[in-house]
Amino acid sequence: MIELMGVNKTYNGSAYAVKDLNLNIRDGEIFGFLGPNGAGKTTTIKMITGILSSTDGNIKINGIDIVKEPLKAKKIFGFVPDNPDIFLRLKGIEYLNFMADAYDVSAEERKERIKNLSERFQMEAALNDQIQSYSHGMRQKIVIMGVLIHNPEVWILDEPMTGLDPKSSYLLKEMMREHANSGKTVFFSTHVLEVAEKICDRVAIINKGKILFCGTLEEMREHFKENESLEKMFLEMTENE
Ligand SMILES: Nc1ncnc2c1ncn2[C@@H]1O[C@H](COP(=O)(O)OP(=O)(O)OP(=O)(O)O)[C@@H](O)[C@H]1O
Repeated sequence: MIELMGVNKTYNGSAYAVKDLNLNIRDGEIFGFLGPNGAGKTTTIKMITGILSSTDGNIKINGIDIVKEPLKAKKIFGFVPDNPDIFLRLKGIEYLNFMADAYDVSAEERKERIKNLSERFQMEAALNDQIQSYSHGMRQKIVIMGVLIHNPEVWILDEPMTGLDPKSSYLLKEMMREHANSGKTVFFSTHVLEVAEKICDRVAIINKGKILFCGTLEEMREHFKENESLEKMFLEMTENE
């Protein structure tokens, strides 16, 4: 579960990047955070994960406040950032072991998870190569694998499908569904309406830092019928794809 209560963010006292954010992302659901470029998605995700501090408001992950108890909160979630260009000089396997060390994953567990994840993502043959030799999609995959190695309860993913080929994208969506079905939480951002439509139980739509809508896809369709400006915004978003 992720809770955002009255969260605001301004960068250097300028205009609000996000304003009065109230969200409750429940256990057992895939929650899509949807909005066009510059809407405030990454800012929000960075605040949830403790990378940025909010200007005001509170954020809790499974009841743990990310500002008051950052270490405890960080053990609960796994975060896939929007830019997978990290630790380029490490080999894939070294990166996975680094992540497993960071989260105290036992030798037995990590062996099993590395095997399982590299098979599923078809990365076995690449694990002994340096990450800098990987394609964008492979980098994205190794980051996802590194995040999942400690089997976090809450998954937070920023634009996770970007750069993935259709097969890997399908696999990730399947894994997100399995995770949510096991009663855990999946929160991800996208600016692609179709991705959200396919896999989300609920979505929030953010634009210019404000939540315009939060609910199920069915409710979203109903809402669209009555709200031309929202539909227009969506058309603009999808046309830009
Ligand atoms: N470091 C920063 N300093 C000042 N303003 C920033 C900074 N980072 C983001 N912003 C501003 O905050 C607003 C929200 O940006 P954010 O990156 O959260 O959007 P986004 O929804 O993730 O966009 P995208 O889909 O393009 O990644 C934008 O107006 C952006 O210009």
